[in-house]
Amino acid sequence: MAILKDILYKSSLVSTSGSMDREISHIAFDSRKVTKGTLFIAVTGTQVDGHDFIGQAVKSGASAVVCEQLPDEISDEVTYVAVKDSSRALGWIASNFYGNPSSKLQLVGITGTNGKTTVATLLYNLFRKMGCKTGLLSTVINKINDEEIPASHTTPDAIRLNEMLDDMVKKGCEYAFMEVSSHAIQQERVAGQKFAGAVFTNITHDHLDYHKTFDAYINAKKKLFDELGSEGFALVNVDDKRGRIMLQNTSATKNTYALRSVADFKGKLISNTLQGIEMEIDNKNVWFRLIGDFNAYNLLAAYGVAVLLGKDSDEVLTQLSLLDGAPGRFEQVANSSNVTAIVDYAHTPDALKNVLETIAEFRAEAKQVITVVGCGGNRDKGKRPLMASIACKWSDKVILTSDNPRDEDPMEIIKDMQAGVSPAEYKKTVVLADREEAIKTACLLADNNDIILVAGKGHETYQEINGVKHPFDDKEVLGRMLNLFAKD
Ligand SMILES: CC(=O)N[C@H]1[C@@H](OP(=O)(O)OP(=O)(O)OC[C@H]2O[C@@H](n3ccc(=O)[nH]c3=O)[C@H](O)[C@@H]2O)O[C@H](CO)[C@@H](O)[C@@H]1O[C@H](C)C(=O)N[C@@H](C)C(=O)N[C@H](CCC(=O)O)C(=O)O
Ligand SMILES: Nc1ncnc2c1ncn2[C@@H]1O[C@H](COP(=O)(O)OP(=O)(O)OP(=O)(O)O)[C@@H](O)[C@H]1O
Ligand SMILES: N[C@H](CCC[C@H](N)C(=O)O)C(=O)O
Ligand SMILES: [Mg+2]
Repeated sequence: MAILKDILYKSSLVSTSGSMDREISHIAFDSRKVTKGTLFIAVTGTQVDGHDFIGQAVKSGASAVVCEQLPDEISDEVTYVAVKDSSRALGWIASNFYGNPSSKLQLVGITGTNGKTTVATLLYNLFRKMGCKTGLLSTVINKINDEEIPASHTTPDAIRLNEMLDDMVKKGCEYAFMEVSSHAIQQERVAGQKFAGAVFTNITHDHLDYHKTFDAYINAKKKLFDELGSEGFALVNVDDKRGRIMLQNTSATKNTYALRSVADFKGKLISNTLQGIEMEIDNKNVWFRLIGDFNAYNLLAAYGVAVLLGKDSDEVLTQLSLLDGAPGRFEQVANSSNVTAIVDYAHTPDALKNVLETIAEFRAEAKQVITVVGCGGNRDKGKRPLMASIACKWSDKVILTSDNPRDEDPMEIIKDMQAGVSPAEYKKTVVLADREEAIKTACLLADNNDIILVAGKGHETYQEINGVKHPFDDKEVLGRMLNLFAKD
C-alpha cells in the first residue's frame, strides 16, 4: 500500500483532480491488469494508445489515473493526474512504489548494440564467485542470487524492473547488473533508477526500424549517461568512436577502456585460439576461456566495473579467468563427428562479422566454413542484405534460413537478405526457410575438420511465427544432426 501523493515524486505534474491521499494497492500500465485500488498509468505505445483504455481501467476498479491528457468522461470516484510524459512518470512511480530499490543496491547498467548480455553475465558470475549476493537482469535469464526467473525482454518494463530489484534488496543483494536496451531508454523503462555505474560497449547497425536514424539510436544510448548522477561512474569503450560521445554531457566520473586507444583500463590481446584468449591487463598476462577479440572487450569492461566498484584487481583477474561466456554466445556444440559446431547469437551485421573473423583466425585446418543464418521478422530490414553479404564474404557455403519470422513471410525476409548476395557469391548460397532443414543441410555438406556456424538465435529455445513460439533449439538440432551424419 502507498499513498498517491508519495509515489508521484518526480512525475512532473501538470494538473490534478481529486484527492491526492488515496491509498494505492497496485500500479499498472495495462488496463487488463487493473484491479480495485490500482493506479493506472496511460502510456502511448507503438500499437495503441493507453489513454483509450482509461475508461476500461476505471471500470475494473482503478482508484487513480496518471495520463498526459485528461479523458472527456471523469468519474468522481477517481483521482486524475495529468503529467508531461506518462512513460517517464511510470518509471518514477514504479521506483517510488517499490521504495526506490536501486538506491539500496549498487546497480550497474550496460548498454551497447552487442556485448550487453556477455558483460552483465560475466559480472554476475564474477561477483557470485567473489561471495557477493548479486542480481542479474539479462536477455537470457533474470537471477536473484541463485534463483532463476525467466526473462521476456532484454530490459523489463518499469514495474517488473522495480519489482525484481525490490526482491533483490529483500533477498540481501548488494549488487545488481542489468542490460539496458535502447528501446528501454527511449521508453523510459529505467527512469528513476539510481545507477552506481553505466557501461557503453559499442554501437553499430541495429534497430533502425524503431529509432529511424543512427543519430537517434546514438542519442537514446547517450541518455543513459546524461542522466547518471555525479556519484556514479561511466565506463565507455573508446575504441568505438561513439564512446566519447557518451561522456559529453554526463555528470558521472568518466572512465574509458580500450584495446587500441589510450584508456584507463587498457588491454592488449596477446593470442586468440579456439581454447581462449590471452590478454595483458595492467601489466599482467591472463588467460581467459572466452573466445574472440570482441570478448576481450567484454572481459575488459567487466574488469573495469569490478575495479570501479572497489574490488581487488588481482582477485578480479583470477576469478574472471575461470569464467565461461554467456549461454549461446560462441558456444561449441559437442558431437560425435569431426566437425567444429558453433552456435552464436550474432543477429547484427557487426556481431556476425566479428564471429566469422574470429573463426577465420583459427580455421587453418578447416576446409570449409559453413554458415546458417536468418534475420528476424518485424525488425530492422536494413540488416538483412548486410548480414547475407557478410556471411558470404567469410564463409565457403551459406544457408539462408528463418530466424523468428514473427508476422512476416519467411521467404520475403530471405529475399531481402539475397539482395546482399553478389552474382559471384550466388553459387555459395542455398535457401531453406525451414531452419531444421537448413541446419541438417549444413551437417550433410560438412566434412571432417569443417566448421559450422549457426548464427542468430543463440540461447533461444523457440522459433516465433505469427505470435506463437514453437520449440526450437539450435544447439539441440545441430548436435542431433551432426551425430546423424558422423563419419566413422
Ligand atoms: C516496440 C516495443 O518495444 N514495444 C514494447 C512496448 O509496447 P507498445 O509500445 O507496442 O505497447 P502498445 O501495445 O502500443 O500499448 C500501449 C499501451 O496501452 C496499454 N494497453 C494496451 C491494450 C489494452 O487492452 N490495454 C492497455 O492498457 C499497454 O499496456 C501499453 O501500456 O511496451 C511494452 C510494455 O513494456 C513492451 O512489452 C513492448 O515490447 C515488445 C513486445 C517488443 O517486442 N519489444 C522489443 C522490440 C524490445 O523491447 N526489445 C528490447 C531489446 C532490443 C535489443 O537491444 O536487442 C528489450 O529491451 O527487450
Ligand atoms: N563486445 C562485442 N562487440 C561486438 N560483437 C559482440 C561483442 N560481444 C558479443 N558480440 C557478438 O554479439 C552477439 C550478442 O552478444 P550479447 O548477447 O552479449 O549482446 P547483447 O548486446 O546482449 O545483445 P541483445 O541486444 O540482443 O541483448 C554475440 O553472440 C557475438 O556474436
Ligand atoms: N533483442 C533482439 C534479439 C534478436 C534475436 C534474433 N533471433 C531475432 O529474433 O531477430 C531483438 O529483439 O531485436
Ligand atoms: Mg542481451
